[in-house]
Amino acid sequence: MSKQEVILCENLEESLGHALEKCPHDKLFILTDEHTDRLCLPALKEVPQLKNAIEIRIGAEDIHKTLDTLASVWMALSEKGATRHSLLINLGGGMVTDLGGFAAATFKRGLAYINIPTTLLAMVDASVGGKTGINFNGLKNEIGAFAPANSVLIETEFLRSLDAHNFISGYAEMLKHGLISDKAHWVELLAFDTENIDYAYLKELVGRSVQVKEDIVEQDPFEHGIRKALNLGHTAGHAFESLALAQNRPVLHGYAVAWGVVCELYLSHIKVGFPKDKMRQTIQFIKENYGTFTFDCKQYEQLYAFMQHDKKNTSDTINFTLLREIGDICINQTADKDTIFEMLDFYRECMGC
Ligand SMILES: NC(=O)c1ccc[n+]([C@@H]2O[C@H](COP(=O)([O-])OP(=O)(O)OC[C@H]3O[C@@H](n4cnc5c(N)ncnc54)[C@H](O)[C@@H]3O)[C@@H](O)[C@H]2O)c1
Ligand SMILES: O=C(O)C(=O)C[C@@H](O)[C@H](O)[C@H](O)COP(=O)(O)O
Ligand SMILES: [Zn+2]
Repeated sequence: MSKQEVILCENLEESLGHALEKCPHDKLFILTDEHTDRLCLPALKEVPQLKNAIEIRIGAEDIHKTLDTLASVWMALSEKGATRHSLLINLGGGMVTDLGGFAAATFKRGLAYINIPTTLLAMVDASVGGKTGINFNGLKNEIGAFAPANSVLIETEFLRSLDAHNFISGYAEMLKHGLISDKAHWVELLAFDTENIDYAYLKELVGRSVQVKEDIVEQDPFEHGIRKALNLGHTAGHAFESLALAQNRPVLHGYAVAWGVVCELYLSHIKVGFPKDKMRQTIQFIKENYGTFTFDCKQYEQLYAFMQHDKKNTSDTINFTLLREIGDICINQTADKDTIFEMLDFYRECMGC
């Protein structure tokens, strides 16, 4: 997989102008959702190359990360005469960059695309690294492809219109990057004032966070080994997300990841000795900022069944990424059903549900 260009922009319109020059194309398409169309697209109005761009707008949020939406994007590309030499710009959060990236990867076997992430989660995580896809059969990202964007242009000014829930959702992936990288980054993330945001400092943190992801993706773009570090919290987290969806009470991805981190730090503690004090400090931050996802022991079998679909698994064994210490990553860790149920007991006890 080719290394993608990731730019923390000082001037988005200028950076986009340069990125477009580096990507010769016939037609230009721009994918937005119903919110980024209104809140973010106007920021690009001065870019001359965008004057004739064809907009494709889809519904917002994960309930639209579906085959139907994907088909509607393929249809728009087809009807508006996209060729393999056309270029797609994805302007939005992770839902738009995941689905738009997959549409680009599959339409006529693949056209080039540029990501302009507009949520915190998409800036530090979803827009980078080439994982694209849609949800399917109640399972997260069940269908997809590894297909990196040509360029990723990060403009943190977009974050000023993001609501508090989506802000803190994205922050969970930053916390994950802190846990898998180094103690200093983890400490500064726990200390950040998430209620009175200092946007200049946030931009620095975004830069550090996305660098953690880039470094790992560069070593292992197709997740054969160390990239599994980026999946910390996701074996349990995706199961929570799928359960919530099945029960018609969807939760934001980052919240599910945060709750998944609670579970997987517990497993890290009992299986590979992650220090109790750091586990407690991280869980306290999560309790304060994410509240609790409630379930009871009657849902354990269903959660376990969702974990059996995790993409890191081989045959019938459920695969976790655990930590021996902050930044000391143990991939390919397994746990039997009894231990996974014990992990869920721990979650319910310490989160008070
Ligand atoms: N590919 C990857 O590596 C990767 C990594 C992490 C998460 N993901 C995926 O990303 C998705 C979640 O992404 P997300 O959290 O960005 O959610 P999202 O894309 O659904 O966006 C959340 C909401 O914020 C709105 N929004 C976007 N930008 C805005 C702005 N600047 N101001 C105000 N509102 C804005 C959107 O319209 C939407 O309503 C999930 O599907 C998750 O599975 C993918
Ligand atoms: O980039 C990665 O690799 C990740 O695992 C990042 C995750 O935050 C992200 O949610 C990803 O989409 C999960 O991938 P999946 O393979 O578990 O579906
Ligand atoms: Zn994630």
